[in-house]
Amino acid sequence: MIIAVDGPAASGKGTIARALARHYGIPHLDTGLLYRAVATQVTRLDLDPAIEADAVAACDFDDQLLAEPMLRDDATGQAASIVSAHPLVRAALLQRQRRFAHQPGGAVLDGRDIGTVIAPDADAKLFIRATPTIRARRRHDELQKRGSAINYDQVLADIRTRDDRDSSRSTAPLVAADDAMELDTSFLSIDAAVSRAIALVEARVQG
Ligand SMILES: Nc1ncnc2c1ncn2[C@@H]1O[C@H](COP(=O)(O)OP(=O)(O)O)[C@@H](O)[C@H]1O
Ligand SMILES: Nc1ccn([C@@H]2O[C@H](COP(=O)(O)OP(=O)(O)O)[C@@H](O)[C@H]2O)c(=O)n1
Repeated sequence: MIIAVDGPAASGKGTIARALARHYGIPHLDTGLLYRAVATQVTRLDLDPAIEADAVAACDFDDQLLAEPMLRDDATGQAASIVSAHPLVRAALLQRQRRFAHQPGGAVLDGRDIGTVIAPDADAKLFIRATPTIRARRRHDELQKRGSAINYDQVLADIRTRDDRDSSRSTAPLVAADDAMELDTSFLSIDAAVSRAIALVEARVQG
């Protein structure tokens, strides 16, 4: 079974995707980490994320990079959103994600274009939403726990900038697939959001 989980920054898609993977006993891929790795490599090589050729040169990264805490920084998320708008960067990362999705037994992937581009054939597609201020509050709490001094207003501004950039790019924009099931987590606890997600997937695969 392939499950696609898409949505904007800090909507809770990673939390839900991990829980679905545990529930169904299948592997999970956080595809945002791939773009965050490219962004980190661009910075380390002193390249410009806005220049497509620079970003493409950073796509060939060592997988160890995926485990580095710096990938979770707010600034890395911003740079990831810049590199991810380049069509050649998306093309460079496409096969890896498709292979993961179509492995025997299935998989859960979360990102922005899983239901539309990576696995349009997914058995169940979820599009996770939450209001920008609630998402900023969650992400700010998360960054604070990791020792970041960034303030709430900056996190909210960065989330809005990223939402706009991710939604307006011409290649694989952030948009719900026509057959995606929408789940707004704004006023749901993590447990309630996960239960709802499992119920939606069950209804889709059994119905
Ligand atoms: N329903 C929820 N209620 C409260 N906090 C949540 C909820 N879902 C996720 N979170 C928290 O919000 C933060 C962002 O969630 P995450 O799943 O990483 O979002 P995304 O993958 O969409 O960026 C995490 O700290 C997570 O624990
Ligand atoms: N499938 C994906 C996943 C992420 N991305 C990009 O990578 C950035 C970081 O993604 P992420 O999922 O790690 O970010 P959060 O939602 O966790 O904040 C996003 O803002 C997108 O620009 C993408 O374009 N396509």
